[in-house]
Amino acid sequence: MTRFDLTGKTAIVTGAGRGIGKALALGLADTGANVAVVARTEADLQETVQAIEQKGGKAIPITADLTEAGAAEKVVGQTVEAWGSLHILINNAGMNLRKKAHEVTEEDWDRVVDLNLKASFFMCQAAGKIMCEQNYGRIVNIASVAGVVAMRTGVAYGSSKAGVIQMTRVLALEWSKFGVNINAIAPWYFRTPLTETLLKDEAYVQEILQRTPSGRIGDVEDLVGPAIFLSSDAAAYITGQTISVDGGMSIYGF
Ligand SMILES: NC(=O)C1=CN([C@@H]2O[C@H](COP(=O)(O)OP(=O)(O)OC[C@H]3O[C@@H](n4cnc5c(N)ncnc54)[C@H](OP(=O)(O)O)[C@@H]3O)[C@@H](O)[C@H]2O)C=CC1
Ligand SMILES: C[C@H](O)[C@@H]1OC(=O)[C@H](O)[C@@H]1O
Repeated sequence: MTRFDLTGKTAIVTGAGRGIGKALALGLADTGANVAVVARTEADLQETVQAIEQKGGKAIPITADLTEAGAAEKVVGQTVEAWGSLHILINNAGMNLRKKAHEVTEEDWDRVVDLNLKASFFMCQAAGKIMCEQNYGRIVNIASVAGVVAMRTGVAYGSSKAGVIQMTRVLALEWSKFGVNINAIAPWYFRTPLTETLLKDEAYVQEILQRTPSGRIGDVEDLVGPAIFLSSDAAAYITGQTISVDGGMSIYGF
């Protein structure tokens, strides 16, 4: 068994009905983990579960709106009921409302921050209770380069993702003594349903590429390796960190 192997581990991946979360769920299952996949749309989850099972993996769908009170306990409880354990949490579910600051309403702000930051925290809290008690856990929070540098894709979004990065550090500080490592991944642009409309605009894509030393838009497969690494024993001494998976965007000064 290599240090990257997740055989015998149980994982939760939120937002796994499509996009990045679906790729991460497939990747963790390929690496041996049993995966609970979470989203609001049951049909999407069934497709993810079938894709995992067709490759010989094990997965269960958990339909939940993570912005609802008690959703985190429900998701964690159903996962432990199914497999008797929980080792890995990938907080991936997220959304954006792209508005200029003058246009942001309280409802807009709450919708973005409730999912991206608040729901991620309460998933960490629910999973962390089990992980700290068993003295083992790996949590990977999907942030964004919008939480690392200023982007014009929305102040609520960027603030929520910066909050995810700081939440990652604080929980790492509190839980590392229990063997629970928490890290974040900050993606630049990837082709998913979340960015589909934006990336149809060729001029916008050219602007992205001009700021990307690697010269290409990310492929969701580029995120699977970093997520597996941070979920594995290979990252046993790494916690509180944020890895920008961005083709060099966040270091591009001039
Ligand atoms: N794509 C990109 O370029 C980038 C994405 N990110 C981040 O990566 C993560 C995934 O993004 P991406 O895959 O592009 O997004 P998508 O919109 O493609 O997928 C989002 C997933 O989250 C689920 N979801 C949305 N709202 C809820 C909710 N209230 N409760 C439970 N699940 C929910 C969706 O399923 P359903 O609607 O059925 O609930 C879906 O499965 C997000 O956190 C995003 O901020 C960061 C940087 C760049
Ligand atoms: C890189 C950002 O996270 C990206 O910006 C957007 O407008 C999308 O919402 C993506 O999340």
